[in-house]
Amino acid sequence: MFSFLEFTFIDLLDILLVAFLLFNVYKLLKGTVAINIFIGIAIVFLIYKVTEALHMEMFSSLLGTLISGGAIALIIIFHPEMRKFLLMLGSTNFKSKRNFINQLKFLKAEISIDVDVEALVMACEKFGVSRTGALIVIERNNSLDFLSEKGDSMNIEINIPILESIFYKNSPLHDGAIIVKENYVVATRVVLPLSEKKLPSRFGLRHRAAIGVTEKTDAMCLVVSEETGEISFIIDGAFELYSTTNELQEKIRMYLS
Ligand SMILES: Nc1ncnc2c1ncn2[C@@H]1O[C@H](COP(=O)(O)OP(=O)(O)OP(=O)(O)O)[C@@H](O)[C@H]1O
Repeated sequence: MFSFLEFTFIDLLDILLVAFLLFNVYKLLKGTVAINIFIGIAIVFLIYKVTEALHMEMFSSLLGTLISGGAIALIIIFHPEMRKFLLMLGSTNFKSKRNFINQLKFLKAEISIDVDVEALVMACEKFGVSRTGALIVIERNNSLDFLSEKGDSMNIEINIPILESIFYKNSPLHDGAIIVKENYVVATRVVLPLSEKKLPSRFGLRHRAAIGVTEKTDAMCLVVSEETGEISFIIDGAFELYSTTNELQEKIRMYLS
């Protein structure tokens, strides 16, 4: 009678896969209007499953028809999100040595991405003093090649003078974002996807772009405001606070390890 209580490895795998899928969908939709539609659909689906389990034939078949017919409508409504989701899945950089292990977390202490964090942060401090706007995207596990392709490809090892010459106001490379991969600037003049989140009016497109890219990938961003010279550290679609630039460096290193 209680055979349904048997729990096999396949059930565990099933739960983990559903959790992974739901988590990624939530991450992708968080802060957008589509999250409300997603929650609505999840509720309808849950009611359908409950009514089906309780053998409420008429109601469950009605909901079942609605859900199966609604699949096409969903594809139309969520077309941009689906595209981004598939892009995100497809662009996970499994080739990189650190990556797959990084996802499993348990060997974390032994792996790290070699980035000159000090140079990045010190350059940002200089930009802050001279009120030079800057937007630096640091790649982690998700490959950012799909973004780099939109900009000018480069392969320059990071150091302060290079960063200064890129973001120097009259430089032809200063507009848009740069992408940092391992210890190299791999692209400049990159146009990033903008977040649709409501932001305080003091933040312009540069910050909105940094939030946008960190919502859609696991990258982190350093943004220097042209108006205030303030350095923002953005990850997972949100501002991460820090009190000193040393702490900022530590945080970046931690996220890279
Ligand atoms: N989608 C984007 N991707 C990459 N860079 C962008 C994007 N949008 C804007 N930028 C960069 O931000 C610069 C400033 O844009 P804008 O004047 O709209 O914002 P801002 O008010 O100075 O931004 P913030 O206050 O966030 O620093 C642009 O010149 C460009 O270099």
